[in-house]
Amino acid sequence: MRTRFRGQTVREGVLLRGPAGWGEFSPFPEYGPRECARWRACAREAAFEGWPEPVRDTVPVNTTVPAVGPEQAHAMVRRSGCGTAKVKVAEPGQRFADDLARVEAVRDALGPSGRLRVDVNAAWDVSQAVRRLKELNRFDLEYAEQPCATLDELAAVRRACDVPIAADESIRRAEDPLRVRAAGAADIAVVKVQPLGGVRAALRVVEACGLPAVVSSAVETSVGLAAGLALAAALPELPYACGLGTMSLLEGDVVADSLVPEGGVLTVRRPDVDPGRLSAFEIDSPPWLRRMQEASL
Ligand SMILES: O=C(O)CCC(=O)c1ccccc1C(=O)O
Ligand SMILES: [Mg+2]
Repeated sequence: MRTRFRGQTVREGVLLRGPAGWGEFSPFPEYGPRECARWRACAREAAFEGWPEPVRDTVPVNTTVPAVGPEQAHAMVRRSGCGTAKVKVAEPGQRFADDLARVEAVRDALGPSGRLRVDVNAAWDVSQAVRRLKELNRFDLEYAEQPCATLDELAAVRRACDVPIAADESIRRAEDPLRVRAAGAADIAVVKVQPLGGVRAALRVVEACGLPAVVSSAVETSVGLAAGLALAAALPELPYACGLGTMSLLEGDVVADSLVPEGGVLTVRRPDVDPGRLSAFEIDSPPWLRRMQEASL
């Protein structure tokens, strides 16, 4: 990876080839076999079944700004060409002043018509969230992703401030969206294909949820991103830019024509793996093959 993200500097995984194409299995290191089963189901769907028909041929995306300094944040947004940016805030070891400076720089880079969302990754309690979102909202927030950890906390923040709330970490299993909705915890559902078990499973989750969906990546290669793009392309409605502009966070890719947005949009397609690039990123495979075999519910 180009910069630390989610406390990580290296992204690893397995690519799977089947009759329908390539699939990616790249659960984060801390995930156990039960959680990994859904990530594997996503890779298997890609390799053996393929995906539902798209209803659109382009998908608007946001650029993702990690917890970097304001100058770098500004440059990343300008370079991306995207009119929507998602800014990571509440990074461990940083102060709220760092968040304010980063968000201010991103608003400056986007201009007044750009859309700016923040991702708190569940780091704040209710009173911190209410105070800080009000303060950050002077930069005109589109929404705040997972300001607190629990559904009750999200619901309390949602009642107490004007910034729309998106649930991300609260949506990891098929039954979660119904709880999010019942608790009145969010205005928007962030959905990721690997943790939800594939494109079809994620489509069912969005339908059950009844909230507008933002499809995001788990910082995958273009093989994994293509599955997220297939979900975004198949959703009946897509009112927000998706978090699929994450190739810029990675050092390299396994395809020749990477899923990198142009003018803030991705063209719906499925790039083919390039053998040379694949071998350049080869890692020790036995532990990963074992991890994939052990993934089960
Ligand atoms: O949504 C985006 O812009 C990019 C994806 C992203 O932020 C992410 C990627 C991997 C793991 C967690 C997250 C997250 O949304 O918290
Ligand atoms: Mg998030």
